[in-house]
Amino acid sequence: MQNKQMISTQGLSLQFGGLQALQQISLQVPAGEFRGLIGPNGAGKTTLINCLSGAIKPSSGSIIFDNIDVSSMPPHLISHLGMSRSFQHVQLFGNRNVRDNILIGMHRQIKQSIAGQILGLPTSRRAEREAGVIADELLTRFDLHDVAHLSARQLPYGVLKRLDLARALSARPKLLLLDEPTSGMSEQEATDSIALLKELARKDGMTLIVIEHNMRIMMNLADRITVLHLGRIIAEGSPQEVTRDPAAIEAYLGEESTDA
Ligand SMILES: Nc1ncnc2c1ncn2[C@@H]1O[C@H](COP(=O)(O)OP(=O)(O)OP(=O)(O)O)[C@@H](O)[C@H]1O
Repeated sequence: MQNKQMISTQGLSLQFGGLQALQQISLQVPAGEFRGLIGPNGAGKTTLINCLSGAIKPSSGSIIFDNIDVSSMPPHLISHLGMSRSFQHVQLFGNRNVRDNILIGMHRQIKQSIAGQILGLPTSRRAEREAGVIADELLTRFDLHDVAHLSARQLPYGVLKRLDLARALSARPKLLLLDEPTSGMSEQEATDSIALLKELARKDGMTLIVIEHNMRIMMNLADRITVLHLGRIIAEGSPQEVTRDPAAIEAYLGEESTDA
């Protein structure tokens, strides 16, 4: 049986002045899938993620997330429904330490526990303890234990990106949107981080949409890949299908494969 769709768009379009940034995007991502989003610079990848997360409203078209029409919902409500995202340029609390940054990422659980504490509920203390355990687990898995006490602004960029991934996962969203999560990492660090991301997401049944320029990582780890060019979907399929697709090769993979 086919998985249910975690997110789907119908005829999503967006103009920036005279520029057609997204044109009639119809995307379906089933629950639990790791979907790669690739395409040349300016293809519309970040704009698409901005639309899905509610940061930018489309000019037309609809977005259904987990069976709910979120097309005109503000980002914080979409986030409450279980969609989380990272940004191309890391957005963390620079003056808070690494562990706190992960705990802040779990605000939904923690908020519940603070409300519970005021009411003296034992379940809230348990929720807080559990949040601490999850944070420590993520620190270990992302090799951040040694820097857990440092403030985020003291970290080199590659380590910050790892923290950003750990933070994004800690919220345990149903759908996680990641915009170039491995930029600034070494090849090995990037491969390990995305493999770990996939493992942890799979354990939680999380759906991933990941913009990633590193084609080796995409080929090895994505279940399916969507190729954007000039605001349109020009190819879609398994990594093997996409690498054989003439439109994808012409727009993007031709130039990438010469780098490999
Ligand atoms: N806020 C904005 N105002 C006007 N034009 C924009 C805005 N944001 C993006 N664009 C334009 O929309 C198009 C798509 O940009 P977008 O950032 O989504 O591409 P991308 O595929 O993510 O590219 P990259 O790989 O370089 O990040 C580009 O031509 C870009 O210049």
